Amino acid sequence: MAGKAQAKRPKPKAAPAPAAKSNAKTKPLPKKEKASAKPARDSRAAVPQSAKPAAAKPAAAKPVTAKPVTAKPGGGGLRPKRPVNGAIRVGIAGCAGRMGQMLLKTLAAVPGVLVVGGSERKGSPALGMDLGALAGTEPFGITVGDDASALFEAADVVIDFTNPAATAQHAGFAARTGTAHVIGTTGLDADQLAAIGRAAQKAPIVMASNMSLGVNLLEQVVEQIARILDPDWDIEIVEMHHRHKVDAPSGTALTLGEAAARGRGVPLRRVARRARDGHVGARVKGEIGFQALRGGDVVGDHTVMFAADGERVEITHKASSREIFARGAVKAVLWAAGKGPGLYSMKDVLGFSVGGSAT
Ligand SMILES: NC(=O)C1=CN([C@@H]2O[C@H](COP(=O)(O)OP(=O)(O)OC[C@H]3O[C@@H](n4cnc5c(N)ncnc54)[C@H](OP(=O)(O)O)[C@@H]3O)[C@@H](O)[C@H]2O)C=CC1
Ligand SMILES: O=C(O)C1=N[C@H](C(=O)O)C[C@H](O)C1
Repeated sequence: MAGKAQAKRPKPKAAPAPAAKSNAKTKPLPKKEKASAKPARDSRAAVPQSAKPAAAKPAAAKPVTAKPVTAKPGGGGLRPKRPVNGAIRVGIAGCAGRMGQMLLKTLAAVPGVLVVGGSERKGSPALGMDLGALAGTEPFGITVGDDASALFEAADVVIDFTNPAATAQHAGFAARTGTAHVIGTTGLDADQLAAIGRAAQKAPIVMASNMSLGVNLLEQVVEQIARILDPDWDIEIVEMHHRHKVDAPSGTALTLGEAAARGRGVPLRRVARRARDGHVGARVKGEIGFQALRGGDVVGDHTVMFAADGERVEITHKASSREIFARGAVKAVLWAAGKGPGLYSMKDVLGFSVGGSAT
């Protein structure tokens, strides 16, 4: 995909841009405004009082001494950590990735948030690029760095769509700094999930395999249907994603499987059937099957099938843009800033369950 290719092979012309031309949403505010207790310039109620940095991070816990790093080669240029007129300071781990770029673009249009930095792995060709070049916007005046620890120090909330090992390490930084951590990464193993669980005792962590409103709604519906139908109804989950996806089944498919298993009152690990190949025998009653397809530029399709003798119910969600995940992540940022430690889900963020309504 073009955006990703751009991120992976940054061209020389995308070198760090002058800070003076920074994007409106990331432009440093005049000194007077920084010191004032006035609401954010364009708060539009997006930043509730409780979400202000001062409330989110007591000064003692997050000293203002986190040093700004200005475009040091490979290190990135972070904005200094200090209250910016009530805006929520957001960092993006994996900012040059498919989701990272979409997040930068989305955040640039959100009032009440200030992008303070973006990180990539050491040696990434994106290091030193201006974040605006990744977002396809005007320059942010901030360059991609490789110091995720400093990013967590500089931000109130870090959004993380990277890979399982990086995310588990980042959760440790969240715990050390008390910074809220919004995790979209999928494919984590039990040890990595346990590390995140430990970190959530020290920092607010929102984790969801799919941040879209539609899939979170689907999850509720699937649980309800599975609860209603008896085990004569076979449950199969089919997902399709773009050719670059590295984990299978998708995190969303597993989450939907968990929902179906919950509806049936059984642990998924006992009934999950991960793909079939060869002479596998007849279907075992009660199992929940998974099939993963990969190809092209498919953003993410998920179908949950309930199949019985003579009839079949299929519920499908199709993502046609990564914007839906980015919008969900932004909701999580606004919700998590100022929250106490804990492991939260998009259900908490969206404030709905079957019988309730979406916010
Ligand atoms: N929850 C949700 O709603 C969604 C979740 N996802 C999940 O998000 C993850 C990322 O997806 P996608 O954006 O498509 O993948 P990409 O590979 O495009 O992006 C991941 C980025 O993270 C970078 N990265 C790797 N290691 C580090 C590190 N230590 N520090 C900082 N950055 C690092 C990668 O760099 P490099 O390529 O050089 O290694 C890459 O640029 C996947 O797990 C995916 O399943 C995706 C969409 C929605
Ligand atoms: O890798 C992706 O692209 C996606 N990953 C998530 C998953 O594994 O479920 C969410 C979405 O389907 C896109």
